[in-house]
Amino acid sequence: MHKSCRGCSVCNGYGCRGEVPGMGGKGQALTFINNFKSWNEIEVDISGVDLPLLGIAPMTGVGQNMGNVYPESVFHNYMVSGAKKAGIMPCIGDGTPDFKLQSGIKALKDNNITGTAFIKPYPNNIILERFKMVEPYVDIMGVDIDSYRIPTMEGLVSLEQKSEEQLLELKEACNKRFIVKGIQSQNDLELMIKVKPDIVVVSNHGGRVFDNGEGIAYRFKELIPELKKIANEVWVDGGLRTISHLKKAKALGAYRVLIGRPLIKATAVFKEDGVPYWLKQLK
Ligand SMILES: Cc1cc2nc3c(=O)[nH]c(=O)nc-3n(C[C@H](O)[C@H](O)[C@H](O)COP(=O)(O)O)c2cc1C
Repeated sequence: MHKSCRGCSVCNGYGCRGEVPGMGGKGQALTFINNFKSWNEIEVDISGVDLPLLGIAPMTGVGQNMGNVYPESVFHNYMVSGAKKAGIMPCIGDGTPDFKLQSGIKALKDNNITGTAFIKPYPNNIILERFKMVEPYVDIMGVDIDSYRIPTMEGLVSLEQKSEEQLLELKEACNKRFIVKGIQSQNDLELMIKVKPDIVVVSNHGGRVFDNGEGIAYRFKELIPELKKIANEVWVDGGLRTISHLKKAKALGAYRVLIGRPLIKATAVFKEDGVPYWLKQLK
């Protein structure tokens, strides 16, 4: 992965600055960098706090983003089997062409494990078709609402900023627990108060959608009191790398933390043992 992931000893956003497509954050990657910094800086009492539940963040586009380290389907299979071995939640993402989503579905099926699926914010009729595709293989499904302006999909498909009505239509059609990822602002909070998903993920897409955003730990601390009133579970991702980061997230109220890029790196090197390896070295 030398052309995409530089294998930095700490995955903090500097090594792959601006590389989207790639493994980095958009522009100067300040959102990615601020995410990592915010978990270091934020002051939270973690004495006596356990680790939160963990999951693999949804990540697709091996060819586009990860230097073709493995074919998409092989990569997803390693990630999902790694999650199964490590006992953490596998999440699958979405993208274009369709084989990105299909590879994630196949990995869940082949490993005989259920997970969570995040569909991109396409027009609702496409999302509803995709819900049908993933439904047999997941316990939780929904959408991310922040990738409508992600550079990797610009000009390829039409993605849109979701309205209250559109999200309510998706929630109504969802036969599993309904999840919404990409909550980061007061506007998003107001939208969630109206939609009331079962689960929300506070996330800025790992800094891949816009530059110079505030670190996610600060957004999380501000939003979680209200989010907890409307959702059964609040998850978070972005820049969480150490035991102390994970405990801070839990102490602030996270039910589950999703880990992104470090698990790609570990999987690229150790295949299906990558996710368990990363967790072992973390502890
Ligand atoms: C290469 C790559 C591909 C991604 N693909 C998706 C995706 O398909 N769907 C999605 O909701 N998020 C996607 N994300 C965002 C992650 O789910 C997650 O929000 C972010 O990477 C977490 O930050 P971290 O990598 O700093 O841990 C992707 C991130 C990366 C790095």
